[in-house]
Amino acid sequence: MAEDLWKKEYDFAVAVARKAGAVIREAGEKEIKVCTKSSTVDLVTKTDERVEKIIIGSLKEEFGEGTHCFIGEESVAKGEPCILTDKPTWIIDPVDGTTNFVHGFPFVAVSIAFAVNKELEFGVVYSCLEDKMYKARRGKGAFCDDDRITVSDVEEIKKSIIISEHGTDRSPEKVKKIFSTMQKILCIPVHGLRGSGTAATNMCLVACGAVEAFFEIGIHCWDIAAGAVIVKEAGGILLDVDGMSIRSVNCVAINQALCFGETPLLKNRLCLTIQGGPFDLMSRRMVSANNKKIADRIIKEIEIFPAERDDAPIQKK
Ligand SMILES: O=P(O)(O)O[C@H]1[C@H](O)[C@@H](O)[C@H](O)[C@H](O)[C@@H]1O
Ligand SMILES: [Mg+2]
Repeated sequence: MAEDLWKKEYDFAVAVARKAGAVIREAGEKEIKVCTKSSTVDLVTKTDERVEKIIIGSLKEEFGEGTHCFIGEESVAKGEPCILTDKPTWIIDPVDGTTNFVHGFPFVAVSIAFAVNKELEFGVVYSCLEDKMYKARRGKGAFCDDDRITVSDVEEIKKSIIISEHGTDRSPEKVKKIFSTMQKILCIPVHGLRGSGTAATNMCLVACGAVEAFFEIGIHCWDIAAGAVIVKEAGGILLDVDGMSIRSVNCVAINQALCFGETPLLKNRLCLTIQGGPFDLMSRRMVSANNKKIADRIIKEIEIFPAERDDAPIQKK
């Protein structure tokens, strides 16, 4: 029946996420296997790889290798393609919050999403140390365990808590922009800034109304795909951080350039409303929020820096 389309896959994803979470909870193997290029600190452990193998192995066994595609964080790290096609595609982060996992900081999530015709059909985020199963199917609402969840109804940015992360890139110019953005948002002022260390969990915190928004530049599709469905189904909004390039325009300069002179009406600096662009899973830039007003207010403060798309062609060596 049409309304139960992908139900089997969804139920299976919930079960696999629970199984993967148990493996993470019980894992003794927290040793860092890969850490860093010179300007990044991006931890990977054997558990990340093991859990991804378990998840993809189970999915292949259940649904067959030929018809379904897989984008997994560790597989992509080993050179598998990261391209979303129209085929049914699983998007997997086996351990979201690997740094937390290594240090015993209590937010670690398994994130599994499923897309068909490039549209996300469902998302499952299992916050495995808290034992909370966040899940949502397109058009069917969002849940934490058996409870329906909805975003917060706060509309005033000054009454909000905002989450962001500093990511893995440690190049000074990027870190400067990230902290400058955080400073500007903090000083709006908002009630607080937070960060759990996992994008997937951060999005679930938006979805259940604990915070008003989460934004980050530099995340990957596997960090946010499942959370995107959950936020949307909880009544929230997803945007790219950069939809409109006109940030502020000096009308005097424009008028002079067009030989209109300086009319009093256009004498002042005109700040156009800055809006986010449409959410793009592969763009590595995202704002998730309870509503558009909060999202747009945050986007106004974000200092954008380049992040190569997840689906960018792989450079030939
Ligand atoms: O690499 P994992 O899967 O742990 O995920 C990332 C987080 O999800 C980001 O929010 C966070 O900012 C970091 O980029 C972190 O690496
Ligand atoms: Mg991740």
